[in-house]
Amino acid sequence: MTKLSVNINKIATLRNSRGGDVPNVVQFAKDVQRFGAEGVTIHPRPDERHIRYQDARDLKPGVYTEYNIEGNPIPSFIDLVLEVKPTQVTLVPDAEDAITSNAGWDTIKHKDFLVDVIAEFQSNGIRTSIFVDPVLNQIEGAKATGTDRIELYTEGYAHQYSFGDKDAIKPYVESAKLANDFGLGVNAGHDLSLENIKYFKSCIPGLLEVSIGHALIAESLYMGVENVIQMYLHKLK
Ligand SMILES: CC(=O)[C@@H](O)[C@H](O)COP(=O)(O)O
Ligand SMILES: NCC(=O)COP(=O)(O)O
Repeated sequence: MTKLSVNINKIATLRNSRGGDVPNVVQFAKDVQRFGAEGVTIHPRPDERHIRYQDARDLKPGVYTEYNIEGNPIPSFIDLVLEVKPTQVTLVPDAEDAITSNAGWDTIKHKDFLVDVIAEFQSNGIRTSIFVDPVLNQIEGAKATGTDRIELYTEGYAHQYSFGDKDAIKPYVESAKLANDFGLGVNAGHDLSLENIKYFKSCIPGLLEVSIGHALIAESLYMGVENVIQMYLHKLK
């Protein structure tokens, strides 16, 4: 069983573009769970350009499924996660100026740092996951950090799949198998979509969770727009 965790960053982006509270991210999180989502993911960035640290706090009472907070474990992020106590924290090595996440951890180079941060979260009852590229020595490195899970960075797969390259799945399958052998849980995310998710799921052994935001929100716009236009036309009659 693979859980779907909906990343609601884009809802905050839309809200922030007008400065008010529409759409309301807490209500949106409640609604996606009502519609069947098995988790809610947020990825607050230091510039708070989309989801804000205060949103992370406000969301806590309304997320009754899995609450996953992703981000670079800078001191303010660590403090936030320890305060909110989500189900899971996913550590992502974001550069401050990155438009979006664009690489996994070098789990070998940053082993000592990751060991310490992961131990701190785990001792506070928070499950840990670390964002990694599908590279076998990085999975070995992840095992050595003591993390509970890894999140496979799927941008490369999604990009190649869009050109019909199904072989792009191969490093992900090998990485997931190794993680399974090590007893590491396997999550995945980034640019997963209605187009590429079924094949990914069918190939990856032991896929526990996918977090999906950008494509899911874009697809929802397309699938909802026909209905909403009809509703406006009806009211304007
Ligand atoms: C780690 C990951 O792939 C996602 O959390 C993604 O980075 C979402 O962040 P943005 O919404 O800022 O693109
Ligand atoms: N961890 C990946 C995530 O939360 C969503 O990534 P994306 O679907 O917005 O690319």
